[in-house]
Amino acid sequence: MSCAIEVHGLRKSYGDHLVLNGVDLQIQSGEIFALLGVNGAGKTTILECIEGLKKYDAGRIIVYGKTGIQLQSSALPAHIRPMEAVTLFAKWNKSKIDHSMLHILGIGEIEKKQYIQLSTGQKRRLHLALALISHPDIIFLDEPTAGLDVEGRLALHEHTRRLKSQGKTIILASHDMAEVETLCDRIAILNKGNIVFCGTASELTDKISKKYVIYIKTPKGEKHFEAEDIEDTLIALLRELKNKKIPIWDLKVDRGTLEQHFMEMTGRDVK
Ligand SMILES: Nc1ncnc2c1ncn2[C@@H]1O[C@H](COP(=O)(O)OP(=O)(O)OP(=O)(O)O)[C@@H](O)[C@H]1O
Repeated sequence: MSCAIEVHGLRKSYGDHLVLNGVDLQIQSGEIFALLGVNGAGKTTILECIEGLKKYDAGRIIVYGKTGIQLQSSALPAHIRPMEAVTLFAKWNKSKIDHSMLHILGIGEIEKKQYIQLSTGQKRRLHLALALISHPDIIFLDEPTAGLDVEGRLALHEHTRRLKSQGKTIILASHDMAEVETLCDRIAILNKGNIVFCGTASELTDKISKKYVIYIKTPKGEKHFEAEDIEDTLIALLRELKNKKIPIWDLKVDRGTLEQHFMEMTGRDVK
């Protein structure tokens, strides 16, 4: 597989606030790659440096291919109509309008409305259509499903998977662990200016999931325990409950969710 983006030693500060402290990343062509990090970790800053929208202090970025960027909300004039925006972007990019792409994204259904009248989901679809106008190889999505309902989220996931099946590379910044786990081929976790993990969701689980989590429900309530030596801990726990004659209502053992692993690596919740 060839490389779509290489980032070497990327450093960026805002005044004396160091945000990126030598970030290295390699994103492969045709993959859906997620950038995870708590609020303010620097995800947008990395994306904007790669997109060429932001200057950086040191490092090297190489982008192999044409890029398309999904705009943030409120990025368009309030009264512009969707097809006017599409035509404007196509002229600007000297691109032919792909009507089948507009149809798939449902732009026809909203063409009579003004931008200000669109729902969050409709705006996101329009922003995605505008990102695709120039027929890019690499597409950047910054929190594409934030604020969307389940239906809107699933529709956007479907569009993203379709783009991947067309051979596009997709880079998305997200806070949604379930989204990242189901949609993305690889994940990078950004913490305190550095990439602290880069790999698949199952590699992340394997890497730090030496710990099991035991959930137990008794008449006294619900508790959970973390254990590396699962057999010894379970036997001790069951023996203690038996000795105290406390009945077990429910018992579950798992290896932790992606969110727990994320919190373990960053010391914080994702939100
Ligand atoms: N133009 C700017 N001037 C000064 N500080 C900035 C600027 N842009 C971003 N920052 C700061 O840099 C840090 C990283 O911001 P960035 O937007 O890249 O984080 P993020 O991971 O995308 O956050 P979020 O998840 O909240 O969108 C934050 O502390 C932010 O306040």
